[in-house]
Amino acid sequence: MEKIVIKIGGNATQQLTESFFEQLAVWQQQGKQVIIIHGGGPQISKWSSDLGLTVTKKNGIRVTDEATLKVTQAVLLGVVQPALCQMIADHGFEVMGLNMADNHLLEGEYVDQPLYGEVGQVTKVNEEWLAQNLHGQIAVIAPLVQTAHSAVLNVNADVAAAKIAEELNAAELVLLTDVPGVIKDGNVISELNNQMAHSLMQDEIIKSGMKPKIKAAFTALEHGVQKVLITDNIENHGTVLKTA
Ligand SMILES: Nc1ncnc2c1ncn2[C@@H]1O[C@H](COP(=O)(O)OP(=O)(O)O)[C@@H](O)[C@H]1O
Ligand SMILES: CC(=O)N[C@@H](CCC(=O)OP(=O)(O)O)C(=O)O
Repeated sequence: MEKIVIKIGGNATQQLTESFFEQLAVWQQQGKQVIIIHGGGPQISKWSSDLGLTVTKKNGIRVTDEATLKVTQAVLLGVVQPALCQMIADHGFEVMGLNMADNHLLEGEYVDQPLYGEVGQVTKVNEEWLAQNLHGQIAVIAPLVQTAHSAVLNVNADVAAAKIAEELNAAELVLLTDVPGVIKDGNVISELNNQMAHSLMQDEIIKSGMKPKIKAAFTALEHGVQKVLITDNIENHGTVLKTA
């Protein structure tokens, strides 16, 4: 079954258009399995500062101490995911909200504990369990992993989605964000290759949260995902990433 992996950023979860749900229906009619990875960065930041925690990001990655990890887990699985599942269900789809611990769905390991704290990356996806249990339902997955020692780690949602797309051999990875694509001089770049991306990063035209997004997207492309699209609206062309 062909798989489409969609990453919906924390801002984008609050701005989904009817055309998004129409596209979901088209993919389902075509017999494609849709797997959604949701973000929640703005929501985690808001809850953290409301609770008196300092919000720190390095290279677009949240520095996650033990207290921030608890807030992250609570916000992703208790606030963002149920709201997104409800929206999808309200549009008539069958949906399954999932977390890392469901049958070892997402296993992972630390990225750089001294630098980022409780931040991880996905090392393994329980593809077999997904294949046997989704039965055409739309999967909605939070960007958290469980380590071999049962620790929960926070994962940048773009990085998680790209790795999941790679592990599941997805035909397409769509990164839905709050900008219409990669922007240079006020215009969306319609096609971007790795070399161009690197020079735009060096020139600080691609920065903040766009950096880990682009890096993860190219890694997915290089590992067999056929198409990666960055956009704010599934109807728009956005930026398509190319291998060469
Ligand atoms: N060249 C660029 N083009 C577009 N957005 C960029 C660029 N460089 C940095 N950004 C920033 O990247 C943000 C999108 O990444 P991020 O905040 O991580 O969003 P999301 O939560 O959807 O993953 C944009 O809102 C913008 O502020
Ligand atoms: C390690 C890390 O940075 N994790 C992210 C996970 C959520 C996320 O990536 O959400 P957006 O896609 O909305 O930015 C965070 O804590 O913000």
